[in-house]
Amino acid sequence: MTNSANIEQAFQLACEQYESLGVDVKAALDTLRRVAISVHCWQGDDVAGFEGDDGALGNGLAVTGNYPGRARTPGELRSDLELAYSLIPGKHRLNLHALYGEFDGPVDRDEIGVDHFQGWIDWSNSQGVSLDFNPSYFSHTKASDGFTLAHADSGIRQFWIDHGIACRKIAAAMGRAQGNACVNNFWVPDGYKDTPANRKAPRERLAASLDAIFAEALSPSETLDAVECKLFGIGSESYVVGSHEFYMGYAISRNKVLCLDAGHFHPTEVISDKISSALMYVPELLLHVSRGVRWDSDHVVTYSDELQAIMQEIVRGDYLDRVHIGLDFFDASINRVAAWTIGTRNALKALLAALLEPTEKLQQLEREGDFTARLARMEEQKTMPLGAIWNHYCQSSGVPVGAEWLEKVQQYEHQVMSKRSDVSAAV
Ligand SMILES: C[C@H](O)[C@H](O)[C@@H](O)C(=O)CO
Ligand SMILES: [Mn+2]
Repeated sequence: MTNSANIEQAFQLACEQYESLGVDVKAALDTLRRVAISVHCWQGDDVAGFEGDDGALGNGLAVTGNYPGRARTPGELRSDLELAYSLIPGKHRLNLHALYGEFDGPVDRDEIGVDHFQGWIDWSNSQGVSLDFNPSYFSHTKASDGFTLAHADSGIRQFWIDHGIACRKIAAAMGRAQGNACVNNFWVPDGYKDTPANRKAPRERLAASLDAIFAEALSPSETLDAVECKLFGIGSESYVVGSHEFYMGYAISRNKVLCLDAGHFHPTEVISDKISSALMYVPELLLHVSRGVRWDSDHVVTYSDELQAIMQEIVRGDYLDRVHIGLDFFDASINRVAAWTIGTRNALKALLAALLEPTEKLQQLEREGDFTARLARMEEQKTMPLGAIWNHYCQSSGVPVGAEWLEKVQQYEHQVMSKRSDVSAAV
C-alpha cells in the first residue's frame, strides 16, 4: 500500500473524514509546512564536540550505549545531518552547542568567536538550514566540581560569564547571516549531590552572572536568549541552582525566553500543562522535546501521550508563533541518524495530529459544559486516519513514506558509518 496512487487515494478518503468534522486539511498541512523544528546536533556524536580533547562527557550529562559509527568530525556530522534532513518532511533548523566549533588548536571557551563557527554558518547557508546555539557549561575542567555561573570562586564565574558573552556574539552573527533570530539557550549544571546548607547564595550568584552576560542588549531579530531549568542531574540530585522557579522568575523579570525540557521535571509532571501558564508571563518559550525514562531525561522522542499533549497545547492555544520547538535527546545505543529521524518525524506527526483536531468544536463543547461530547469526540479523534494524511505529506514533500526511510539509513550505515573507526583513532 505504499505506491503513490494508493497513498493519494487513502489521502482523499481521509480528507473526507476530517472535513466531515469541519477540519481544513489543506490549512493544517500549510501550517505544518511552515514549522521548523530545531534539530539538536549532539545526538550525532554523543555530545562529544570538536574541542580536540577526548570528548568525555560530564557535569550531569551522560550518554549510554556504544553503537558504532558516531560522527567524529564536523564533516561527518554534517553528512549525517544532511541524510537525516532528507528523511524528514519540511525545512528545519540545527541547534549547535558551543563545543562544536571548528578549532585549529586549543581554544578555551571564553575565547571562542564567530570564526570558529564560520564553517557552520556557510553550511547553514548552503543547506538553507537556520542555526540555533547553546553555550557549553559542561565537559570542562572549570566545571569539574559541578559549578559554573554560580561558582563561589569569582574567577571561575568570570570565565563562564565570558563564555556566555562570547556565545551571544556568535549567536547574533548567526542570526544576522541567516536573516532570522538564532535562539541561544543557557543551561548550566550547577548543583549539589547532597543537601546544601545554603540554597540562597548560589541562586543569587547565578542571577548576577546571567545579568552580567545579558547586560548588552542585542537585537531580538538576530538572537534571543533562553534559559533552561532542571530538577536534578547526575551529581546534583539534591539541589539544582537553576530550578524551575528560579528560571521562571528570571525569565519573567528579564523578559527572556523560557526553555522547558520535557525530561527536566518530576516523572509525573508534564510540560504540556506548563505551556499556557508560562506564556501568560514570558514572551516566548523554547521547548526541548525529549522523553524521560526513570532517572534519564533524554530518550528518543516517541509518539507518546505527552508528545501529543505538548503539540495539542501549542495548537489549541494558538501559540505557534511564540513557541520554538527544539529536540533534546541522545541515545548511543541505536543508529544516530535513525534516532534523529524517528524523533523529528514523531514530533511533526504529533503536531499534524494536533492541527487536524476540530479545536474550535472541542472548545465550544467545553464552554457549553458538554463534557460528555468533549470526551467522546476527543476519543474518536484518536482513531482518525492520521497516517494517510502523514503519508501524503511525506510523499508530497519528497521524503520517504512509512518505514522506507530506514532502508536509506541502513544503506548509509553499511557504506559510510560502519567504516568509521573508534573516536580515538580519528584525527
Ligand atoms: C546538551 C544540552 O544542552 C543539554 O541536554 C541541556 O539542554 C539539558 O537538557 C541538560 O539536561
Ligand atoms: Mn534540554
